[in-house]
Amino acid sequence: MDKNNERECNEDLIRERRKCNFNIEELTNIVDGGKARTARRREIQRLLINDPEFLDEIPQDYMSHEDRYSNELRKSAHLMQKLADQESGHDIHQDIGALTGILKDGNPLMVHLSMFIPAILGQANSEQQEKWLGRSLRNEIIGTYAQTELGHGTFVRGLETRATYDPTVEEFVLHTPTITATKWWPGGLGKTCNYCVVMAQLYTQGRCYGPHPFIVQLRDEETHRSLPGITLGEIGPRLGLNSNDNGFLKFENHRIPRTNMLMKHSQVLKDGTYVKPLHNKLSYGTMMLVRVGIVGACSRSLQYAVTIATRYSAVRHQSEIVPGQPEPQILDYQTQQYKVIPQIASVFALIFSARSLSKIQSSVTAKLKDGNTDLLPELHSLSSGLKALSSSDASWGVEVCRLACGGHGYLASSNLPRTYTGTTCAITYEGENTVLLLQVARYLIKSYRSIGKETGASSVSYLADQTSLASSSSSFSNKALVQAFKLSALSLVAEAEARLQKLCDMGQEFYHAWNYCSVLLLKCAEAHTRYYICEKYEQTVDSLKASEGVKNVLQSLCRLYLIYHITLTHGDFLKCGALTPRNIAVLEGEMCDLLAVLRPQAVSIVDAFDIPDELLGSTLGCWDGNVYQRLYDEALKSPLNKTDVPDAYYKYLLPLMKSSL
Ligand SMILES: CCCCCCC/C=C/C(=O)SCCNC(=O)CCNC(=O)[C@H](O)C(C)(C)COP(=O)(O)OP(=O)(O)OC[C@H]1O[C@@H](n2cnc3c(N)ncnc32)[C@H](O)[C@@H]1OP(=O)(O)O
Ligand SMILES: Cc1cc2nc3c(=O)[nH]c(=O)nc-3n(C[C@H](O)[C@H](O)[C@H](O)COP(=O)(O)OP(=O)(O)OC[C@H]3O[C@@H](n4cnc5c(N)ncnc54)[C@H](O)[C@@H]3O)c2cc1C
Repeated sequence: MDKNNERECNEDLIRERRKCNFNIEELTNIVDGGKARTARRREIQRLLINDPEFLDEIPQDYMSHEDRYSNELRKSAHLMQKLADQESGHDIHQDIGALTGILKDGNPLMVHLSMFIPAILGQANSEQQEKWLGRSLRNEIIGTYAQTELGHGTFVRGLETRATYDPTVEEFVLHTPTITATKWWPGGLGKTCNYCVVMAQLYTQGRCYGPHPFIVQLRDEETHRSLPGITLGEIGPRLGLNSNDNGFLKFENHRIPRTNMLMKHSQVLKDGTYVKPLHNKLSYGTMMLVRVGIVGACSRSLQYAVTIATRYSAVRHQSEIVPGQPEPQILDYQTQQYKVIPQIASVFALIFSARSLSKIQSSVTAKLKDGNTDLLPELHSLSSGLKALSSSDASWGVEVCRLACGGHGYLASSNLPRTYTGTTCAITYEGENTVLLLQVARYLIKSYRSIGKETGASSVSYLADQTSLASSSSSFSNKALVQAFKLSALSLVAEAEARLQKLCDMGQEFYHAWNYCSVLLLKCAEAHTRYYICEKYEQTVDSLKASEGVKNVLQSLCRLYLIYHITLTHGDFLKCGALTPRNIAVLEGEMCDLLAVLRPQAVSIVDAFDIPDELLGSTLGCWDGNVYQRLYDEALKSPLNKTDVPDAYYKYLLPLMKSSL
């Protein structure tokens, strides 16, 4: 599609684009993280889009379960090969955003890239990396991360798979003692992988040392048959991601060499002596790494959904605002703006928080290299909180975008259903959100109770600022609104801590008191994380060196985000006195003004996400707005339309219709 050729474009979209009052390319660069990144992303996307190997012979929704898997594996393998062939070299993890959309519904090699390789990097010592890293990067071996079991996903300490050390032959014996110990869920485990990192309870010298990572060969490297002592399979259809082969795995006293325990952080020596790690949660490092990645991935899913919903809302006409006048674009309804535009604002919130988290992660990783684990708890808390809020915000946002497209949003060809199922899974995987938020709450209560002790953790330093509890501001600058978020979070933490303490003073054990306060604790964690997101949003936009047009748009989006979230949880702001009922009413009015200000820019802002039609894959969201023809053309692809009268008519309907004769 030639974006300069207006003649091919829907007239509403042409008019929308003419209203643009900022530099789209400049905003695109901000979304990508710089000009060079935009160029790199486009280069990769061009490479993919122009390659016929990535086309599906028929839409995936009409494929059998086996064909979906096989088709996606074909494309995944081609993609890996293609990226490996690039002379310029590539960092697949750096470029992962550029690949969004090319593989449609769960990619069998995803966990190889996102967890198996990172697990080797983060958990294997240098000799082990020598042995497995190069091979896995060259895709000579394909792996997954097998932690979750039928009986336990959340509670990692409760895993049942055992790795028992036998010093006589220097081997570990891997065993699945019960049905509930069966590994269940790992992506690519069913049919694709021949290796995996298994999390198993480590037993040596008669003692259990908790879950540790082991690298295990699962299938013969020549025949791809599963090895003796190993049972493997696929777990069956899921809500979404059905071209992946999420699998199950059982061990029957399967032996692996001692040196297959990943020993960067803890070791088992030849005689069975256990050497403990610097920090006993270092073996959870792979999960933490992926949680950081999920924040960026969620922002991308939301970009897809909001691009589709905004363009469609500009093209779609329905009903009337002024009686008797032509049907308006649905984007002119304030309620429609309220669905779509806050989701656009949310995209930037997620992008800026993802970047901030990524920086913290890099500095913690650098410190870990020097043996300093001081900031690990803060990173655990931040990555847990942001993974939870980004996945729930994005899932809700995608669903709102789907609803904003009315009936057509329910069609597979809109690509909204698949975007939703591909996003909501992130609420569950890599740590179920409630559970992760309770980890954040644990950290908050602990930090609150240790006020005065220097920990170096900046994200919770505000908890010491008790004076702010008494001061409600009458100013409404963005900074002042961020202060209101701070006050609300601080006040919730103080309330939860007091409630916990009261229950303990009344004689309850701490863990019962904890469970009894956990709904409030969840709120604390959400408020704390929301404050973090709002603060990063405000700071990033404030310090941005950008043209006036771009800065104005981002300031308005940031302000909309702040006010939108205040109105969603206004009770918390009222309860702590950060805002008065009158303040809330004024802000609600301003939110509507902001919707009106941003409405003419909405199409141009989503254009700045710069998602090619071929990747967006949506009849409703295409750049030219030729929605109705595309919907019709897609419908014609239904196999039921191959014949006028289907076979099923003769088999079932005809006998029924004639039975009464
Ligand atoms: C980019 C997209 C890629 C998509 C691909 C994704 C495919 C999906 C893959 C998966 O889903 S893999 C499986 C993921 N599974 C989980 O995430 C399990 C979630 N559960 C846990 O992580 C843990 O069980 C827990 C909830 C963190 C609890 O762990 P544990 O019971 O061992 O700890 P506690 O007793 O609750 O706490 C003790 C202490 O440890 C601290 N802590 C816990 N985790 C960490 C950590 N990672 N780093 C640092 N510290 C940690 C915790 O805060 C406690 O501290 P104190 O309060 O005692 O100081
Ligand atoms: C699409 C997908 C891909 C996956 N890929 C992988 C993979 O590659 N590798 C892998 O190892 N695993 C994978 N998983 C598994 C995933 O990590 C787990 O499903 C996830 O960690 C949640 O654990 P669970 O299923 O045991 O949920 P449960 O813990 O059984 O959750 C059920 C309910 O119990 C609640 N609950 C549980 N514990 C607590 C608590 N302490 N406090 C309060 N409430 C609690 C939860 O909030 C939830 O409401 C995948 C899962 C999905 C859906």
